[in-house]
Amino acid sequence: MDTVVRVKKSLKTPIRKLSSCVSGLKDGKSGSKRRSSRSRRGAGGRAGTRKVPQTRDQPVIRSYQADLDKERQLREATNAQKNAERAAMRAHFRRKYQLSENSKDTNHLRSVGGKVLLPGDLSRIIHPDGSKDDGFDLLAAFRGLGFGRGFTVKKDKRDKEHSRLRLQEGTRQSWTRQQRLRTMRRIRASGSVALGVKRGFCVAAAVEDGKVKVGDVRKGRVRSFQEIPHTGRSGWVNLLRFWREDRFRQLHKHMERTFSALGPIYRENVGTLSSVNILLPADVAELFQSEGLHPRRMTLQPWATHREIRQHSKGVFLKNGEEWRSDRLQLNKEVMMSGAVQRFLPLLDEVARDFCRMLQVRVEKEGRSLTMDPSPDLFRFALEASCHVIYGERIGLFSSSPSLESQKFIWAVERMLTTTPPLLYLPPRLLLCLSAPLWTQHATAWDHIFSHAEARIQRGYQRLASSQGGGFVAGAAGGQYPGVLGQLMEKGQLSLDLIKANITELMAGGVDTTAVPLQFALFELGRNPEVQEKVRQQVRTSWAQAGGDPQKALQGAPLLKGTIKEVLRLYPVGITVQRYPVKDIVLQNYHIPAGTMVQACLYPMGRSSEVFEDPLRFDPTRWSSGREEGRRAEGSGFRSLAFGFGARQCVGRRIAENEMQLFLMHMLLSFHLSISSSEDLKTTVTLILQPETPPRITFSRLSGAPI
Ligand code: HEM
Repeated sequence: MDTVVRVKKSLKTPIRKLSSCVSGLKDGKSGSKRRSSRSRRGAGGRAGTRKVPQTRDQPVIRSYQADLDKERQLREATNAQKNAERAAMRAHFRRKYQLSENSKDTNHLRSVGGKVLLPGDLSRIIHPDGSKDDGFDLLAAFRGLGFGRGFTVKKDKRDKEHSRLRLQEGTRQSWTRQQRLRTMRRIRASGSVALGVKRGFCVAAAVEDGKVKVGDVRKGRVRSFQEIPHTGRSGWVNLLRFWREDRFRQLHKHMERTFSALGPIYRENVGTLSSVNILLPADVAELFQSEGLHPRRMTLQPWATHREIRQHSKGVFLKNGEEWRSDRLQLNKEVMMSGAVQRFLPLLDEVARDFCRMLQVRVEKEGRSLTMDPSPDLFRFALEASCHVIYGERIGLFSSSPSLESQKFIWAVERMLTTTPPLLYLPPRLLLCLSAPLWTQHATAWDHIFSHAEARIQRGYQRLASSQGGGFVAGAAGGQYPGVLGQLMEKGQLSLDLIKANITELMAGGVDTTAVPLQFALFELGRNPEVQEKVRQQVRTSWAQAGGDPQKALQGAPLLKGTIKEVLRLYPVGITVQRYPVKDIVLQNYHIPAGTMVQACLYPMGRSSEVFEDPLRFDPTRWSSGREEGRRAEGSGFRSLAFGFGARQCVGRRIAENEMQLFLMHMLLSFHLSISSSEDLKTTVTLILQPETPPRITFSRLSGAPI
């Protein structure tokens, strides 16, 4: 509404000036009189046309008409642009907060735990019309909140709790509907709002100028940051403990223990790093909703220092702000958009099939089955798949003599990952001065990764240049998909330096991250034969119906996706996702100042019985769309976060998901999987979560396998 009024106002002045010029009238008053008499007779009324000749100046009339036309065009263009911007914003926020198309649909608020309250300005952008804004159901937002100890409140229970909504204030004072609305209006008028729910009482905190007013809205006290339970004030003492007790490798278990001792939020200082750790989805939702336009994660300082001292450019992993965004938008087009997925999916399918063929030959040599540790083969599979998608070339890792160069690359990535966590907590430049062996190993591993990527990029560049007679033309390279590298080079939106930086990061981030979850997947399917059979049945039906189209086959077998989600729930590759909220927020009734590093701890979350029913059961069907479990909890949209969240989520997500699903699809069509002991796997953290000892799997050939 505002916008329309503004546009009208801005248009008024020039029109008035023009009309007074045309009619020869000098003051605005007479001009407006004339306008109103004209409008009474209609815009094209005779009086209007009779008056025009009074000017005796046809060129002026023409110029007036031309100006009017220009004004109209400008107005239309401005409106069209504003509408497009609003539509884009609406789409963005609908996606981000998982809102439905219909603004009156209150279920969408419940489905995200009722925690969506749009800041005033944002709300105006999304619903510029005031009436629409009011339509954003605040009561529904309240209704969605869970009260009492647990946060998994069922609908009927929730409604009862809603009617008992109270604030803590000496003697508890119940809120009437009117009071709730009044308070919410006041809070909204003061800017945006953050709501926290803590054991039996609800606390509302006003945010003014991006700062939480610690104290009260109706005297619900928000506790200070300092009051958050913590594991010891001195980062250096903690660091010593971490070293002495080898906690870096068992960080996930340490977090699990600390949450059960201190509750769902705690602070930790280790060396130079401080964080607030959380595990409940509703808190995670709050955190991600405050991540801003340029979300930031914890910087992996050893990686950044390596780039700086070697004078390499940084890619999206290490960049922040507008620089990050501009690279990221280019990469998204090549690896995240559905068009890109369609281009690279057949390549991943080809690699997955070849892997199964290779394994079939090996199994046949042994008879009907083969028991082995598949991890070296899985690393080769992941590298082969990454190279095929990123460089558009196969590197022959399934041959009987795979290249030493590739094997070295795999070792280098492994070494780089293992040496990262201990370096995270110390200033790397200090280590550099001391020439600490750990730092030297780390830097050498990165050097190797860079030189491997550099060699492949050079090769890719030459191949593309020669196939196009020296210049790059979009869609060229003999009509074949030239890989992500080729696409980026053809488009020319990123400098070669930035292409190198980002391609190197994609390569470094794309091997262990998929190879390791595949180990866990084979293990869990092996120790849960009924689950394995259920997924296989769905895969078989879908494969038969898909007529060889891998994308269709995946779409028809959602349990494959469920399997991956379930694997990453129990064994998240990265055990935390971090953000620095851009405004003050309230979590578990504690004030978290803007800029604090907050970590969503995925490992403890995935195994928490407060978040998942029977959490240790491996059950891919728990993610099925019809299942109640997935929808009932507050913040339930924030329980599957292995790839992170929002604009900064894993850029390799689509590659990884499809690569792993296709791999499992072909494995299940070809082999029966089993393991000799169903004991839990011991795990360790080397930046990513891994099995302490890789599991041994028995692959038994299935008759009638399609490959
Ligand atoms: C199962 C496999 C994978 C998992 C679980 C995973 C997980 C993650 C997570 C949690 C993040 C941080 C996201 C956030 O802060 O919200 C991330 C970022 C990233 N991942 Fe992955 N990843 C996987 C595979 C891959 C693959 C295959 C590639 C490359 C082809 C890749 C490249 C990257 C890059 C470059 C980033 C930084 C993105 C940015 O900051 O804009 N990842 N990944």
